[in-house]
Amino acid sequence: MNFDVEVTNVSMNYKDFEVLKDLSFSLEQGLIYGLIGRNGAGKTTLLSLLSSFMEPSSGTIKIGGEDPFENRKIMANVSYIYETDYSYEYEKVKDYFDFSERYRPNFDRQYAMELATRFKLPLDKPIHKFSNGMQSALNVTLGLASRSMVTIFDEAYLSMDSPTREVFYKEVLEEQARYPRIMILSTHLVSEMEYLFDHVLVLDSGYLLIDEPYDKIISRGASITGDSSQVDEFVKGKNQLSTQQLGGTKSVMTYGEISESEYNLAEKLDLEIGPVSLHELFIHLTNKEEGDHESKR
Ligand SMILES: Nc1ncnc2c1ncn2[C@@H]1O[C@H](COP(=O)(O)OP(=O)(O)OP(=O)(O)O)[C@@H](O)[C@H]1O
Repeated sequence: MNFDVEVTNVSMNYKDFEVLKDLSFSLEQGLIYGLIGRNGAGKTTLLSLLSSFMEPSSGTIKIGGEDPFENRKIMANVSYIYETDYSYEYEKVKDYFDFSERYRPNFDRQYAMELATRFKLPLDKPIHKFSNGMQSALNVTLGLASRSMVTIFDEAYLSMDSPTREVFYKEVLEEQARYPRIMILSTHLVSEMEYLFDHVLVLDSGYLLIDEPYDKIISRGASITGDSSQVDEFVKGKNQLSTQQLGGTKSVMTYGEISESEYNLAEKLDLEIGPVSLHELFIHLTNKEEGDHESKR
């Protein structure tokens, strides 16, 4: 069965506060999606809807062509992994594996044990005695080993130290090669994680600002550096995200296609056109005032 996700005109209100605004997008099997947005942009709300923790105020969500809400067949194949409060959790790792084995049709216990070893999870301690990083590592272990067709990680790695996060990133890529599914990684660690993304969704104040393949977004970002007046002339009419001036030299970050003839012109003008990371684009594309969304597209 196919578990592609189709979101159509979804809005979400908390009382009279509209958190998500008319979102439409689709997610395909085999791709890793990066979901990024500033604090309060609506990422967790969106992921909670995809995980059927609640229903949208309007619009529709379909997974594998069906409404996932209270739909057991679909929900068994959707894993939502987030930072969990385990303060009162007296169960051990084995109990969690038992639970996943019962409810997750694709759960691989042997792989879960391998991950537990790699993350150095103590098997005989109750979970509430785990450090925060170990609790996060347990969460991602359950997410990876469940092999759910839709696997969502919502900032589930924040407490892990950077070497442990590296282990997780490597596993994400290897798992996706072994058992392709839809993976969504919501994160503030954009610079660290952007190499994982096939496709990027940027939420900005509840609007879907960007829904594009990673390579396409990156190809649109450029930093134009050179003599100030030549740079000014070159970037006239372009979407300019930031400017840095050092003496007579200027560097402007732009967002938009640069044509072949423009590349030739830049060479003639002795301007350097350099790449821009997703992290830098994200900062500058989402730092404008609310109500300014059309101008950023
Ligand atoms: N249960 C709720 N009741 C009312 N408002 C809520 C509720 N949950 C979230 N919100 C509001 O909805 C907005 C989006 O919150 P959400 O947690 O989805 O954002 P986020 O992008 O995940 O943020 P962060 O990056 O800070 O985790 C925020 O303004 C938040 O205050």
